[in-house]
Amino acid sequence: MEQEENHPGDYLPCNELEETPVKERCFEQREALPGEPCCAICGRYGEYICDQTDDDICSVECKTVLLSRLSADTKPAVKAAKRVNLPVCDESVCIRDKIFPKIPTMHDGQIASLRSKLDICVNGEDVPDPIMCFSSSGLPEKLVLNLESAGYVMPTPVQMQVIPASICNRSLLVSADTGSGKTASFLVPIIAHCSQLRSQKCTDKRGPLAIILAPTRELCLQVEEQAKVLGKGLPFKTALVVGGDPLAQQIYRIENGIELIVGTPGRLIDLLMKHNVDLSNVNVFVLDEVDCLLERGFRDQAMQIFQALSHPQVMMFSATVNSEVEKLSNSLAKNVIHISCGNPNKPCKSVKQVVIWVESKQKKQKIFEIMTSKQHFKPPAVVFVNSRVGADLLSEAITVATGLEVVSIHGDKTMSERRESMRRFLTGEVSVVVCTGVLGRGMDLLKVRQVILFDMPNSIDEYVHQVGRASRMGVEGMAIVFVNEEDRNLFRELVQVLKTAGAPIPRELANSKYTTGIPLGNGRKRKLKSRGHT
Ligand SMILES: Nc1ncnc2c1ncn2[C@@H]1O[C@H](COP(=O)(O)OP(=O)(O)OP(=O)(O)O)[C@@H](O)[C@H]1O
Repeated sequence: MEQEENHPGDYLPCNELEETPVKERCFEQREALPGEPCCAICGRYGEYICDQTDDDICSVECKTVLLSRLSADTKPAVKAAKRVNLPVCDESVCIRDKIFPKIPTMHDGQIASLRSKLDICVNGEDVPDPIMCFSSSGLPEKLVLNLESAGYVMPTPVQMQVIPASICNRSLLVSADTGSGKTASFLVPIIAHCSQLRSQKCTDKRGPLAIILAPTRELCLQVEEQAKVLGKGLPFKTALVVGGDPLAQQIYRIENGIELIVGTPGRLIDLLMKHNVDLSNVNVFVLDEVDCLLERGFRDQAMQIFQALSHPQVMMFSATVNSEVEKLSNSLAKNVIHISCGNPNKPCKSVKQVVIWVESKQKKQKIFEIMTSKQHFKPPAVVFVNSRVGADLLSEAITVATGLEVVSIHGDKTMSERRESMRRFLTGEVSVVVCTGVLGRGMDLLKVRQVILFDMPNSIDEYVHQVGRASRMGVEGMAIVFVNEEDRNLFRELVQVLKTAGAPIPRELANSKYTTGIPLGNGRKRKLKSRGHT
């Protein structure tokens, strides 16, 4: 996938911090973009945090209004929370043990049958039992209410197993289908942990307690947004650390006290090198899309950040996990529990894969035909291509040929262009987005039911992720995939994937010399028929 974070344009001059004066007046502040914090008074961009109340605010003016409103409030003072004295040893573990009561136990047979019904496989020592619901899991009441408000009535299978294991402070490697709820499975325990720690331990300075790394800016934005929704009303603040946004604002936010940093590796390293952030209290480290983050290009940066932490709990997630990632994960933490749910490493079952053999020169015509057919075009749709230039050219060509409004998103666009295009797509202003791999992983494009792989990605793992954008939480979707001889490197794996899913295989693909000799399910080679009848 596109690894944009090493792009030179992401880096800002070191003196940026000094050059940005604090905004005095509300009107000097710009409007908040989707996903950004909003001022508690006027709704503009909440660039700062009010040090007395922890609310997001846009300027000194709004802070003054906020404080004057609070002092006018006649509510009786809330009795200060009783301070708990903790032993000097591992505080976080002590707190977790105190706060999370033991989950009512099931006997071994019941647990095994529950796991097998839900397609949960676990591997490791003393794996905690799955939970059945959020409310009986010892989570803070406010967090359970936030989950309910977000429509999370029941935990998904991955959440059932990951939340209790994480609460028990275990390091995890989790592989589960695209769209199965992995994000909340790490956010819920992080929010519970951070907010409990803060409400019991009254420190003046609020340094980060957890870090989540993800490979793209859009994914970080989405994860941070979800963290805010689930952590609302709790002593839990977040900082987004991604390229393209001013570094100074990110530093300012961290300095004013946060619990969680969500960021891309490149920008986070940049920030840590230019600014002294106290990481000594970070005891949870999440690698979302771990296989991508441990690939060349990101691995060194991810490891550098990991090495700056002191023995954190490490939680790693992806829909595709291979043996190399498994090996690496065991080197990052001791006693790692491996959890797999559903059908990992394969496209999610709820996406119908329709593979069409199309020669490269015919691809544009084919996509125009699809997009002008009432029967075949099911907007909103995401179209994946392999190059940044290609994304721009194709989006323009679709508009010209079909009259549809289309946006393109890729690593050469500025962050504000990317935000604006995402906003237009997510709000339904435009019905098609043409993008590179930057939207291929992790993006929760809720209304999208159709993706078109105009270009095959360069690995089957990326294929699994891109196809997965067509379905969330088991809702049916469709992936239309263009292939031709140029994709021959993936033929064998693609045919396997299609066979497993029971999807039709185009004749040219099935008959290709690059497809022969595919092992059958039982590991034997396919029998070759006599010449001319393969
Ligand atoms: N317990 C739940 N109840 C209802 N909806 C949920 C629940 N958990 C998650 N969701 C919703 O399911 C959708 C998919 O979740 P999420 O994006 O976390 O999937 P994922 O497993 O991370 O997928 P991917 O591998 O594609 O990143 C989201 O819209 C999320 O809000």
